[in-house]
Amino acid sequence: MFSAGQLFSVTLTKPIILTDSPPSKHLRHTRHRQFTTQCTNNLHSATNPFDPAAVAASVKNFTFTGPSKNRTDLQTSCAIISSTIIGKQHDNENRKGIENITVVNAERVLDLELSGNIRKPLTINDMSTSPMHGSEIRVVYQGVPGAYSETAAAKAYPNGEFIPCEQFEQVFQAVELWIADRAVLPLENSLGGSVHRTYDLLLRHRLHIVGEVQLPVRHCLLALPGVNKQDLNRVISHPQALAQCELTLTKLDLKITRESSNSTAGAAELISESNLRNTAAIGSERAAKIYGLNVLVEGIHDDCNNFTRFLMLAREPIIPRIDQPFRTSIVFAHDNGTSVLFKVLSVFAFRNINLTKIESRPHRLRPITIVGSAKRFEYLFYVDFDASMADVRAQNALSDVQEFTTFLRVLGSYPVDMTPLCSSGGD
Ligand SMILES: O=C(O)C(=O)Cc1ccccc1
Repeated sequence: MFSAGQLFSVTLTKPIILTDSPPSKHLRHTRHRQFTTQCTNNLHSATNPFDPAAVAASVKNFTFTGPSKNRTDLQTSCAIISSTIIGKQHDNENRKGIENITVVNAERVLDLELSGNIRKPLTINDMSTSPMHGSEIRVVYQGVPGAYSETAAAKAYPNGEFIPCEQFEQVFQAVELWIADRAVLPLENSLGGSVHRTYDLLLRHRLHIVGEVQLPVRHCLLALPGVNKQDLNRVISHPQALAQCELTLTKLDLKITRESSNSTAGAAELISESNLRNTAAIGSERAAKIYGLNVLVEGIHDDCNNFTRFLMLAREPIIPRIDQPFRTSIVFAHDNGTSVLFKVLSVFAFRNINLTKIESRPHRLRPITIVGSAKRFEYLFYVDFDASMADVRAQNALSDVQEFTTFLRVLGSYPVDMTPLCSSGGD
């Protein structure tokens, strides 16, 4: 059985100090490329990310001593996270280190959030899925401007301020450290399947799912102006994008190798920055505009039903409702082989609760059980079902699930994205 002490959590190698001042000259010059890129990219958040002209202008005009000191803080914070945080198993010894974090900012009470299970009471803001205080909500996503995750973030929070982060882990940390208010991460794609990294990090961190967004994804083959298909010997993109275009790439009969990058837009940015004339990226039309690339081939995903489901995460759960369709996500583990899995799933079937997704991931704390001379692989099961936690059927179902399982956690109960899936896009 898991306990809070066994869950992975955050450990900082040295204290993060957030102040209202821009980063020091030293910081400016010593951070690696990612730092510079992120700061530059973060400036996009000051503009409408869907206005390519404004975005292009803001990249050119970027300076550290810009008008918004607080925004500069957000920009640096994401980069600071990347260089100071290590994910480490959370136990009583290292909890001491966590409590040493110093935060010079009255609004950000970091050590409370980090030092264990101290829950803050729900506030009126948590009762709604809309942004807090009517003010700009800071939304962190994985990738760089032009990534599909940014489009998903804008769909979920149209008035948000968007903060790009290079790594998945940093996205979680940014919300945990109050640098951002919400995280948006891809969970699954209708062609490429599950994003395992998101599943694994959902369990290692303590954020709550507060919403979902389903986004149509329209991939294009992007290259520098003047480059033809025959000039290419390499295509780079996010592994999900490569998987979603595999058949079409083969049909195009190009002599190209496939290479992974952190995000689709990151691939476009790399081609542009490094002037790679033999390389194409798979990404959106919007990414092409931002990074000055041409669309060589439009719509290269293998099936037009190419949708990605993104999750929105927050430090606090929202209050579940029953006056609109809600979905609930849980994760559980059990001890006794596959017959228990059948029993667990049947508690939903008996109550006519529709299961929409089942995913299994390795049980990292106990990957194998020895049964006689055989080894049995152990799993964590992630299940999504169509009912709100405010629905008594769901409450009873989970109380039954608890009987059969050694570990059960509700990851969130949140409104289903009911927007019609008809538009083409992702850009
Ligand atoms: O790399 C991106 O643009 C992402 O946001 C991840 C992704 C990749 C492919 C499809 C959907 C999301």
